[in-house]
Amino acid sequence: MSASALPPVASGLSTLPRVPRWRTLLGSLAMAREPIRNLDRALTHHGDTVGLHLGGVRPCIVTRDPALAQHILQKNHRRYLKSDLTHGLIRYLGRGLLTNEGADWLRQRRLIQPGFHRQRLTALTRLMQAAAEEWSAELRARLRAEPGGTLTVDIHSEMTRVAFHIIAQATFGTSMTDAERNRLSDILTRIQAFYVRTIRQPYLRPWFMASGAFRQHDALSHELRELVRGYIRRRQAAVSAGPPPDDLLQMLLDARYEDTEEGMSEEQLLDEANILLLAGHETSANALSWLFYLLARHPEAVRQVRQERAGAGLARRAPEFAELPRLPYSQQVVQETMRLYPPAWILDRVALEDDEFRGLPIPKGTLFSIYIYGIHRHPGLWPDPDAFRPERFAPGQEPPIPAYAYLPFGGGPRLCVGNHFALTEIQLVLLEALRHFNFQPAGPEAPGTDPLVTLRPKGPLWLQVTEATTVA
Ligand code: HEM
Repeated sequence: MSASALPPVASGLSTLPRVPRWRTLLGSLAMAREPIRNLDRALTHHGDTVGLHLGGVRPCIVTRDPALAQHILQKNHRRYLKSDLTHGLIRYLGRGLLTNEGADWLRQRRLIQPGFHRQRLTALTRLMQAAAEEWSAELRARLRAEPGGTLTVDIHSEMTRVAFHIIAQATFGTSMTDAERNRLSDILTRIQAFYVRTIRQPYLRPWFMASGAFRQHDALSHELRELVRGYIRRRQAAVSAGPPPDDLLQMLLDARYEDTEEGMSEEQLLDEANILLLAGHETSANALSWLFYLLARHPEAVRQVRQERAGAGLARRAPEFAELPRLPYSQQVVQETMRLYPPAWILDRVALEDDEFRGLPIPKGTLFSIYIYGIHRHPGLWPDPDAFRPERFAPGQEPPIPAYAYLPFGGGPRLCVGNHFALTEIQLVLLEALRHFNFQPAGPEAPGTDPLVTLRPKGPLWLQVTEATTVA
């Protein structure tokens, strides 16, 4: 379904606690500046599901009720679509898995999902590891050039670079030059930043039109497409030059529809490649940034990760994909990081038809914000919800984690297709970093968050880095 064919957003939910419209209007600036604090306040005051007006104008239901999240994402998913907040990206990045809907989405999902199988992840793990090692070697060189052997780094900017290197390499293989990769990253960052502005400040649209900002970003999107088209054509031309690399582009090129046994059109391939770059970049970068922020404050967790690695006989080399489950504590550290700082902190859905949830009528067109951050820190679901405790995710913990109380990768049929990819990548970078470096806090104790499309830190996330004396 195209974005323009979406049903209008309805407003008539009578049995729901609501934040009065005058209050959301008055509070709309504060909400734009600090959405998390304001949503938490509204939900604590009114209950786990509340009606309010986004930006003071747009009726919306925000929920941190895991049962309602499950209802929308899984049990009754056929009655819901993503909203124009997600579909608006189609203008710049095309209709790939993340932005697509309906039968078209299902056909693409069936085509692409098998491409993320174990064997490919095993091959991609080596590419990820190579990118992580390149970063750590470069950081060591910078550290050694420092007279005191200590560097203060913005870990968010470091991790943004590493995560883009990994996703670009996993998608297009190793043939891309640094300059090409930097250009791709720059274009995507600029498009995303502009897109977020158009959503957050819709009243600036006339200005964006008059100033040529829309045209400028359309041109960037065109440049991105042509760059990616170039890689695709180069790969197709190299078909006789030996076995192709086992990367995501090759997966997209080799995939065949069940019914026609044909491959994707070039335009569809472009859309899917763009979406993989976007979806696989900032999410992982943010997870990694918060991971090191938390570890700098929890040296006991760092000790345990290092001990576990040594105990698994993996002290002197990087683990292979199949060996990662031998490091359960380091996996729990990653899971707990994404509980406290879920990169996809909120999901949007619109009701395609009338629905009902536990007596709550949901008219067609109702806009939902599934507030993952709020679910992950819900005091009724998580004991001591703000504390960093990786052991929560250890097997056999009591009480068990309720369904949909933990959903960093979403849920239901639209669950993140890159979830195993992301978990592998984050664990590898974690192990590589702790092998060579110690991290200490260098910024404020509780840095702010900047919840845009993903949950970024507000401003730089400063950490002090030194070389680890004993390489674990
Ligand atoms: C920590 C890292 C990541 C997080 C937290 C994350 C989170 C998510 C979430 C929550 C969704 C569902 C969105 C919705 O239902 O509205 C999603 C979808 C998606 N993700 Fe991820 N993601 C991550 C990494 C990746 C990576 C590395 C890739 C690609 C290699 C990727 C590709 C996708 C795609 C293509 C979709 C759309 C799937 C569909 O609708 O069929 N993601 N992701």
